Amino acid sequence: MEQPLAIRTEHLGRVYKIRNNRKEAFRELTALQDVNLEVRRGELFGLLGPNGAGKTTLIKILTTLLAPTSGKASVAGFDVLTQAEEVRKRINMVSGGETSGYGLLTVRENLWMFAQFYGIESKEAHRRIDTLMEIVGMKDRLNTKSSDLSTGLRQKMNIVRGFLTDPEVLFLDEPTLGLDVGASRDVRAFIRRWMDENPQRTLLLTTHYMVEAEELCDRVAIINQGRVLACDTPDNLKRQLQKEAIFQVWVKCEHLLDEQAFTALAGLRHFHQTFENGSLRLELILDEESVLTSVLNRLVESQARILRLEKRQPTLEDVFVQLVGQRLEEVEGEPDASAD
Ligand SMILES: Nc1ncnc2c1ncn2[C@@H]1O[C@H](COP(=O)(O)OP(=O)(O)OP(=O)(O)O)[C@@H](O)[C@H]1O
Repeated sequence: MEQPLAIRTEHLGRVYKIRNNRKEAFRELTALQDVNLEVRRGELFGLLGPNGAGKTTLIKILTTLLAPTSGKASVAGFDVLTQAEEVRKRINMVSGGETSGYGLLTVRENLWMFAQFYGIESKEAHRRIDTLMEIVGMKDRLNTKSSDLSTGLRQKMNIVRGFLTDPEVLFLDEPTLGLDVGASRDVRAFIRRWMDENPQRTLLLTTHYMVEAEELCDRVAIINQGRVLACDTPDNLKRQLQKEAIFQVWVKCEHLLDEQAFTALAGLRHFHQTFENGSLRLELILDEESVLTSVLNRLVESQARILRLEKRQPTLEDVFVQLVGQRLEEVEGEPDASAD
């Protein structure tokens, strides 16, 4: 018999009601809209989007912490609303930056306590704790009070807590948030290893780091303002941009260029400029390579001296720009739409 999908959402939506200051009136904020996703067993699936895109809201619905306001969702074949108990037995969740655990307890005591919540037999719990802590390189910290751990190590302990119960579906919300490069790399390697060990395991992670999505995920859904804009493997997403030509140009120029003079050029899809080590770096997405001539002419007219020109392969960031019209960090720079 065919196994049910690990995760399925149908026209899923969530609207938050926000009370206006000192007034009885509410206003509505749509955090998720018509989300249709299917995640197969064995997939490492990524939700990629800027702050406020709706990623946490979706994870909260799938982990039964929040009810949807429209549509349906199921996890491991069970409805998140009507069969929440069945869902909970089969999942676990870790959020980046969470302060879970009791500071006064040691790492081992904390992890053992969580294992008990899931009914894991004590000896087996200790065995799993030893194995997982060895893998993340923290075996020497088992008897350290968790309040004495650095942020990075506490995060690793939290991640181990998620894997400890060997869930059918594991949800990781921004697992490498705030971690340094080395710790992030360790966490990513650990995630991949856990997935490779058992083809039945499913993992959904949210991230706003392009590299993370690109390096780890079998498939990625790009989400912005509560909507899924695209969903495919990183390679297929990037293949959508095969026709376009992507260039980086470094120019000598003391000031930012007049953006409109460039965006008015026919065939220039995206123009972004940043100062970098004393020169101006331009990122260009062109409909086709021939458009480059008019961009270079415009640079000469603007009296910008061209220092270097580089053509590069499309990245997920380029796919995001193509779909949203802005880079991820530009979208994140905008004020939060929900702020009163
Ligand atoms: N409890 C809440 N009440 C009102 N609005 C909320 C609530 N939780 C989230 N929102 C709003 O819903 C939208 C989606 O938020 P959500 O946290 O799901 O996004 P996200 O993609 O996870 O972003 P982040 O990475 O910043 O957590 C945002 O505009 C946010 O301000």
